[in-house]
Amino acid sequence: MTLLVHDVTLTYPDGESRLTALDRVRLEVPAGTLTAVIGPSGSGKSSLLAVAATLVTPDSGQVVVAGQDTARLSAAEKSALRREKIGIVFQQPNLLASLTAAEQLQVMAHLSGRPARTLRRRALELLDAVGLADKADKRPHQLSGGQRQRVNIARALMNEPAVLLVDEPTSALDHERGAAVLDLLVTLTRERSTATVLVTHDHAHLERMDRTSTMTDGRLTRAASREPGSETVPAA
Ligand SMILES: Nc1ncnc2c1ncn2[C@@H]1O[C@H](COP(=O)(O)OP(=O)(O)OP(=O)(O)O)[C@@H](O)[C@H]1O
Repeated sequence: MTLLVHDVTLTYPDGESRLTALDRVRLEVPAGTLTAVIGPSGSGKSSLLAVAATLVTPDSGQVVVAGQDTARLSAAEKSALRREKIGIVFQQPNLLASLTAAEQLQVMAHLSGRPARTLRRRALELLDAVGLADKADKRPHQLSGGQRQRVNIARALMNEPAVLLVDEPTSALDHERGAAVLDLLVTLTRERSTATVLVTHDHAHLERMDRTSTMTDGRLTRAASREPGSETVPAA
């Protein structure tokens, strides 16, 4: 199992007491599959992504990324794990205004010490994979919202992550562009064998997912699943 969240509980300070954001949550995401997490605002979806990304340490439970139990890692080891194994796509692309699309990707991989000469080639290959081969030398203001989100996704894949965590990637896009970004995430998940978790409010996307889980008041329940590649969703 590429991503395993096992019995995770996370609380935040809340005045005199504590607020339970995640309540014994369990999530298993195999390589090459995509799991959607849906649920109302404040139910704990972002908290789950933060825990899976090792950005937040849970009160109890286990998070295993690509076979590594993250509880055993030092802060430096966790940050290395994030760089090498985890790709994160936030709602807003947060691209650097002065850099071209290719440079956004190259900077990311340069930080993890990859050889510079291969970076440009890899950046161009990934921009091609997200349909932006002809935009490699454009800066963010020269790109549409959908194109910026594609650069964002390509950047998250630069270090060949085993786990891809995606938070509402289509919320700033119209329906058609949102559907195209979703198609892209499904294709990349299959081709690059990532264990992908997608937080979404958009129920129109759910039929494209391998599994859908619903978060309600910090509790995660699995709604439906299907085998990768099949078109129908059997009863859960
Ligand atoms: N840093 C924090 N400190 C205290 N409480 C927090 C913190 N972050 C989140 N919470 C609380 O934890 C609960 C879960 O929040 P979370 O952001 O995970 O929900 P969400 O499902 O992602 O919401 P949304 O869909 O609105 O983004 C909420 O009640 C929220 O107010």
